[in-house]
Amino acid sequence: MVLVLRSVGKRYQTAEGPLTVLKDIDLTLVAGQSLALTGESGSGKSTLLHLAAALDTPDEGSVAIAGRDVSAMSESGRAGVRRTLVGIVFQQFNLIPSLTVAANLSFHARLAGRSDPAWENRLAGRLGLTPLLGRYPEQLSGGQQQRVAIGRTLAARPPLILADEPTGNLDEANGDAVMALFLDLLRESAAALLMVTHSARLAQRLDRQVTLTGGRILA
Ligand SMILES: Nc1ncnc2c1ncn2[C@@H]1O[C@H](COP(=O)(O)OP(=O)(O)OP(=O)(O)O)[C@@H](O)[C@H]1O
Repeated sequence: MVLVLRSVGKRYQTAEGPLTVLKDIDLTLVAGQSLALTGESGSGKSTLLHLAAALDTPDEGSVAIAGRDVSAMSESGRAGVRRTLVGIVFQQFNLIPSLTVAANLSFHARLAGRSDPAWENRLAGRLGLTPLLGRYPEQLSGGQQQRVAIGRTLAARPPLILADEPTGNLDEANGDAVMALFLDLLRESAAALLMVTHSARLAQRLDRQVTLTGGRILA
């Protein structure tokens, strides 16, 4: 199992009192599987993604990533898990402006201790980035930056990839093309994917779909 959430509950303290966002969530993801997470605005999708990324810990239940119970870990333990086991693709690309495309592509793989120049070259080729390797992020279009962000995550070969509307700020044709490439390369890397999306159309392209409503999962 790449990701196991067991009876997970999460609440926030707000000015109006405690707000329960997730209740008794059970969710598992195996290697190579992709899962779309949908739900209305405010239903808790980002909260769940943050728990699955070991960026936050649950108030109840447990979260295990590649067999490691991250809900019981210290912040530095969770940082280690994020560095080696989790890849995150956000709608904002979060590329490093002072590094070239080539250096951005290999950055996370180096941090994870899994630098693999042959795989990075293959990813660059498949993502159409080979002619752009010497450029800086500001010299790229939005779609090109998104492809670098996806390549950088795949390059590190994390067992778990989390994505939040990864093609949300591309037009539909570009978004579809980037998503098709992403899913194709994901299959090659055998990573599991949990993707938040508002698009039912994109969600249908993944292996499984679940919806968050009232703090619970509707399969
Ligand atoms: N740090 C926080 N403190 C207090 N309340 C929070 C915090 N983060 C999120 N919330 C609340 O928790 C609920 C779930 O938020 P979350 O961001 O997980 O929803 P979402 O489904 O990702 O929404 P969207 O689709 O709009 O991004 C919302 O009501 C939000 O206001």
